Amino acid sequence: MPGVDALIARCRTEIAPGAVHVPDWLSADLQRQLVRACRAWARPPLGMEHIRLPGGGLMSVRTVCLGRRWRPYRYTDEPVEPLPQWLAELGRAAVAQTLGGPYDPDVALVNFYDDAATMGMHQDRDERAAAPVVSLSLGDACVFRFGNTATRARPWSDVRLESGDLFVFGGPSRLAFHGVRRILPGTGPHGLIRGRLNITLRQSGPALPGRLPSAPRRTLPHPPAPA
Ligand SMILES: O=C(O)CCC(=O)C(=O)O
Ligand SMILES: [Fe+2]
Repeated sequence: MPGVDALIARCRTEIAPGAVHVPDWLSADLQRQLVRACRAWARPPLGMEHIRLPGGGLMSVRTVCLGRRWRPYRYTDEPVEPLPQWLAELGRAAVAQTLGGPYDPDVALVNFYDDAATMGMHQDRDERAAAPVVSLSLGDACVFRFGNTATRARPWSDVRLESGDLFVFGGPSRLAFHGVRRILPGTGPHGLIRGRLNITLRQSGPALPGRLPSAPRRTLPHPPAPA
């Protein structure tokens, strides 16, 4: 029997100006392919790791960077796996279908949350471009807190992000504080993954030379089939 939550329609919502939640944006098939891709990115030698914060503590999520390596609080030039074109295309489709406009992401941060992992309220402010952040959620649901640009404190909205959901924040919400309050264990699609994966796409710098954003497309790009 579905829980009561399953009976409440989940609608596309503008959480704040420039911040859009689109439930069930990714098909079940695409979610499976994304999880498979995340598993491949998580493999050594680069793999997923708990990133150390300047204060000495470790983040509770495990992270792998694609495109450029992120460390608090900057992008470094150390080598990482490339950001695949199909994932950048997916990001372009996400922006085209929400806030509109061109998008040329060059970074993805893939975060894995176990049942106990959280992410404190923070701003994504290490990018030098004003382009939106595109967030894709897979696996267990979470309580995502989306606040304001001025402080970590209220007002905020708590949004339940489920597997397949898209959340885009840009424009006046680009520097809003946000975080993950908690994971809701066992709420993901059966057999997809234990825990939660979140992929955020970002544009780390000004528009990249020689890379023109392509036109929006009607079908979502898929990762290539595994060999
Ligand atoms: O896991 C999420 O939904 C948000 C992750 C996030 O805020 C980040 O990676 O900067
Ligand atoms: Fe963030």
